Amino acid sequence: TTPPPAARSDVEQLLSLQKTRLDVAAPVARSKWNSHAPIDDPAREAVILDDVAARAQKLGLDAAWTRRFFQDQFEAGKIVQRDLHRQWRVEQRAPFANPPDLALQVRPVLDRLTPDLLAALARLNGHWCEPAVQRDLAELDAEILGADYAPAVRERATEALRCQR
Ligand SMILES: O=C(O)C(=O)C[C@]1(C(=O)O)C=C[C@@H](O)C=C1
Repeated sequence: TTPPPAARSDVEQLLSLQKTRLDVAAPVARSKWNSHAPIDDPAREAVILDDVAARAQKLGLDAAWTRRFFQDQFEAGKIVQRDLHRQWRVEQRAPFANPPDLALQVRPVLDRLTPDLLAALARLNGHWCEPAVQRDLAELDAEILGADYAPAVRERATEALRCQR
């Protein structure tokens, strides 16, 4: 039996969660501007990727594909962080007065988004090649991510969502 087609609201939820995750890149960038910590933290990425791979399997998602999706979210967020740091260097910006604490305030927000993102991916699993899904993806990407993010960021964030067949 053929599964019912995916709903537009599933695509909308996924992209909204991706946007919420991208929105966290700015507070991360402020924290790192003050602390001078590098934007790239491969150890932190590895911890998240191992966690999502384990959770993915329980949700019936392909673990390698899910890792790729999350790596893309890191890369998209790092484009946002680097653009901000570049701008602040040009402006010779002083440290921020009240930077968020990366470990105590910012990373917990990202960690809370992870299970929601995985659930949204699971709802769309096997539906990526439906024409309606690809159409909704293109429309909602422009509407939801396009409002705040440059094409390079959006393309990176949605790379794994294209029909692979
Ligand atoms: O937690 C950080 O330090 C971040 O910069 C956020 C984030 C992420 O998107 O989860 C992005 C880049 C780092 O390499 C690690 C993780």
